[in-house]
Amino acid sequence: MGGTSTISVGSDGVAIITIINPPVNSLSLDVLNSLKDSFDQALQRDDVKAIVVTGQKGKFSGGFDINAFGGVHEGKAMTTGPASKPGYVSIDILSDTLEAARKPSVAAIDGLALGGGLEVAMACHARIATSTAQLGLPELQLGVIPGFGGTQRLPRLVGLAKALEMMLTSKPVRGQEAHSLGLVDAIVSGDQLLETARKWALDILERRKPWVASLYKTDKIEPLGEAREILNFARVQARRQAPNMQHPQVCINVIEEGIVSGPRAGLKKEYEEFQVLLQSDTCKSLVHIFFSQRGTTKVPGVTDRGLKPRQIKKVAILGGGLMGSGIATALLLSGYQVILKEVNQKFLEGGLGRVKANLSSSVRKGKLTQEKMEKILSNLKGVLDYENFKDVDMVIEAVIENVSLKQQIFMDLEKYCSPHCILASNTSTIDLNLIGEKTKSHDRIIGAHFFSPAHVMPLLEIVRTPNTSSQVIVDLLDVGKKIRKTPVVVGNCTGFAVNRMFFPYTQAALLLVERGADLYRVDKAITKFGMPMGPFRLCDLVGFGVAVATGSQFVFNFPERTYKSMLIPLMQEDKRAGETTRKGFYVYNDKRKASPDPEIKKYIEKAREMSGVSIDPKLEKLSDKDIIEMVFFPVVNEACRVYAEGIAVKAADLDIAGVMGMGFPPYRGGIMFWGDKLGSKYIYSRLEEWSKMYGDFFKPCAYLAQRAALGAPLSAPLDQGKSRL
Ligand SMILES: C[C@H](O)CC(=O)SCCNC(=O)CCNC(=O)[C@H](O)C(C)(C)COP(=O)(O)OP(=O)(O)OC[C@H]1O[C@@H](n2cnc3c(N)ncnc32)[C@H](O)[C@@H]1OP(=O)(O)O
Repeated sequence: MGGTSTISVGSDGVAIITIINPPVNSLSLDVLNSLKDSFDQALQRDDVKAIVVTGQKGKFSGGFDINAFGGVHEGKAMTTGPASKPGYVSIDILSDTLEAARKPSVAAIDGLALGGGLEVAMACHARIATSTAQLGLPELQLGVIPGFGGTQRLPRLVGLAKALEMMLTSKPVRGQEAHSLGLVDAIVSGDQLLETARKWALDILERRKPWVASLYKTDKIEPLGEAREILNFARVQARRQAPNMQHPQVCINVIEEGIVSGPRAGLKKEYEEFQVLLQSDTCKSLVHIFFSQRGTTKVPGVTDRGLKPRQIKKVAILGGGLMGSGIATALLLSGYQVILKEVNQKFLEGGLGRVKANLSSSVRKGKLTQEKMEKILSNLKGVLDYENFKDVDMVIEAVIENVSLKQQIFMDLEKYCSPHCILASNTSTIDLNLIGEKTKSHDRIIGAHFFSPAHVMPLLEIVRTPNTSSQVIVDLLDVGKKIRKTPVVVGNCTGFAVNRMFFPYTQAALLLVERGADLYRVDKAITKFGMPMGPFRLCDLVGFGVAVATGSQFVFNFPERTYKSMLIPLMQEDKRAGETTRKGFYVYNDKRKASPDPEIKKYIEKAREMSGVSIDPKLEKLSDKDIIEMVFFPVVNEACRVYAEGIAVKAADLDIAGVMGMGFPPYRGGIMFWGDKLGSKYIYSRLEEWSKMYGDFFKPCAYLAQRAALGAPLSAPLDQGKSRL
């Protein structure tokens, strides 16, 4: 597992124990054992009067080593030897060695103190931090609860309500806020940190500062009746926000146990529940998502060639519509200089206005100060021609989806931009080779596919053609990271990864409804499964115009497996076009609240007639499970095609693309991960059965058929499947 801790004793009698396990000083079992040894040593040595715990290179600790979770999920024991004793870390090391020590300890926190890292710090008798330090218990984000005493100590340090908020949202607090909450005792600058902590530890020894064992603090905990009310309120909220997840409820129960039966009983329950949650599907899925998200920037043959990203300072955006202005906002917020080009003054003003509106909304929400907004806006320049394009490092074209227009633009760009400039397109459907056909710049043409609203949605699809240079991909990966997006590198095809995987999502729903399933029940079952909205509500949000335009690309490119329904065109004829017209599959009131519309029936009947299909009594009575499978198995099927064609290099990239681009529930691990949980054989047999009844839309692809025949996982590396065939 790696990692260690060191101990060095100063002439003042203070031992500095440093956690060392790059890159984030995570707490592997080796580190925890070494921490215990260092403490035992410090407690035994006569020249040590007090102890300071810190982390190497300005990071206290990013928490327990999540790689060990992955090991458990693969069937390896997380702990061996004495460490397998129940409560070894939380009780033996942190409570009975650190906190109960007869020498005081102080945590000196810079950078990160997350999860187990903060739990170590809370077991110390005081905490000194820098103002930029981040302190939090984000374990719920991984499907577990804090397991090293955090459920017991955090409420006793900051009060029940704030502790619940910090754990249930997994959001860390900065040093200053931690200080005002009582989580840290003083804020100092980085260069003062160790000196202040040393002195603080000696002051505790001399009783000039309080010697606090946070596990036994009682002043911040409400009386039992009041505490129960707060806990019950949190239970209701957590059930509403995370209806498919157990671990938030478990977290609240464990906190309650400590309040009702005392903190030692709380520690025992925390340990027991942690072990159970560690084995849960939710934890397996969320840990998979954690590593997969970090894995998207590792592209074999590209990022392993030692290329360094070039510095991108100035970016030009073509088109100030919804997408262009959103992309400009995202770049500006991360310090880039942006040139926004439009075709006339009116459109330009509209585009600049949208950027300003996006930033103003951040100011209103308290995410940005007015002063910062002014500064950011000084980096934005609106233009009507290419004169300023000479020194831009990257251009992102975000005009309407029109091939000849885009071709002309790319020819112009080749003329006006420097030869090193990256030429990116935000197209969501058009072949990049076609866009660059009339240029000689194929190596620097790349897709930068953002999702709307671009300054909010976390995914960036980076689309490469066989000609795109690795350097350009590395550059765009770096920009993606800087603007805080999760970049996923995909190949060039209709719809790329996200839109292509999810085009059967709406199609399956249309097929079911035309054959008798209730439209609103379909949406309900899908939202219950964990999608932010069902396929029909999503169509309303996107707008029927866009849905038909993208749908027709798929009909054109994949005619054999697209389901052609007339339902949407029929509704369009009656000027129902989705949320913008306040009528689509739902009707909308002034507050954009959607309600079912009984009139929908008549459109469905007409569409059914036109498709020449009849009601299937089986589909009228589908269970939620059946609805979910009939909507998502075609999505899994398409994801398999995308993977088999090499559009994605790793199945895990598709998991991230679906989670970040479509809102597939992360606690189900992503589309391929979820498919593997159900098994390739099962998915294949269901699709095969439906394809016989309802046509080729459901026909399993060759890759899925092969995997099912082998009983192999869908996500196994491609060559692995082939060699076994
Ligand atoms: C018993 C305990 O209560 C249980 C726990 O403590 S569970 C762990 C709780 N801690 C967390 O959830 C923190 C998870 N980590 C993070 O949120 C972020 O990584 C971070 C805020 C620490 C750093 O973010 P950032 O600077 O953007 O770097 P990021 O790319 O995420 O991470 C850097 C590397 O550290 C690794 N890493 C981060 N935290 C880790 C951890 N706790 N264990 C193992 N590896 C970790 C990442 O996998 C990544 O590895 P890679 O370079 O090989 O891809």
